[in-house]
Amino acid sequence: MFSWSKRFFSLHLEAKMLAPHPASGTHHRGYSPPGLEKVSQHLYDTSELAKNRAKAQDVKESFECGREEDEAMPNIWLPDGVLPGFKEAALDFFWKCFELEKTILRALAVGFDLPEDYFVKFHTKPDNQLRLLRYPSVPLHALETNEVTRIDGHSDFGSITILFQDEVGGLEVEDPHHPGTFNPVPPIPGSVVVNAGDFLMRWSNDTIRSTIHRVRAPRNAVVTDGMVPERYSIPYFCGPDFSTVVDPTPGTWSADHPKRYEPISAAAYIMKRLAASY
Ligand SMILES: O=C(O)CCC(=O)C(=O)O
Ligand SMILES: [Fe+2]
Repeated sequence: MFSWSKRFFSLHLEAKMLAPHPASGTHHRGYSPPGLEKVSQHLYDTSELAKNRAKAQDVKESFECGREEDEAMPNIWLPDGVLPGFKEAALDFFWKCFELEKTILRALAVGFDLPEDYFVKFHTKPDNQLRLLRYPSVPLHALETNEVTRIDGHSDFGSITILFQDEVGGLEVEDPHHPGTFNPVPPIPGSVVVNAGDFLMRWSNDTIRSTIHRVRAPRNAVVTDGMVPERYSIPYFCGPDFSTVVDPTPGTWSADHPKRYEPISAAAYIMKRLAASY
């Protein structure tokens, strides 16, 4: 998939723009050129969002797709003949990742002493999103001073995210016990990173927190002429079926340790956060 991703992003901008991400973040499909998406952490007010965007642009480009038969969020592909084989490879990878997701969700349920299919039964469609990401090469200085950002601190808003990263590094995760302290998540060949998302945090009543993460300059950056190399990553966002209502699971709350979250509609929460990103 990384080699398809490189081939996709090597196309001319005009070719990539033949599969443009719509103006609204709530139809999260297709190609986003650098600067279009800006993640935020629970900012929803229009003027706050504008201020956040004005601080620094995220210098990344991305391509998003989901399952082919999703009517609420249809895929946006390149026209036939531009990069033949790309669509098939992306869909094939999408379904492979879904198998891995189910294995992880079963393991989580076992860990919570719940029936093995407890989480899997809310992840059937699946309402997931495969994202290809490229962070172009940028001056180390600009990244260190936050003049440009690769991706700002945020939590993912699904259940879990399965994340594949190349060897460049730069991913960091906030220590939940020391807010503001970020630790590197160095690439380990042959491994995947699994991020807990906001729904897993709610389901588990904070037993598993959704991690705030970001991408900065790699700590051991191989810098050539002051430039940090480009970076590729592939997050696969696993979300509950949009019709799900997420409520803390039995066993994670009691009379002395009450539920910290009200039940919430998966679709409503996801749409609210997507809308704030574009
Ligand atoms: O590129 C990465 O490693 C992280 C990407 C990410 O956090 C996201 O797209 O939500
Ligand atoms: Fe993320």
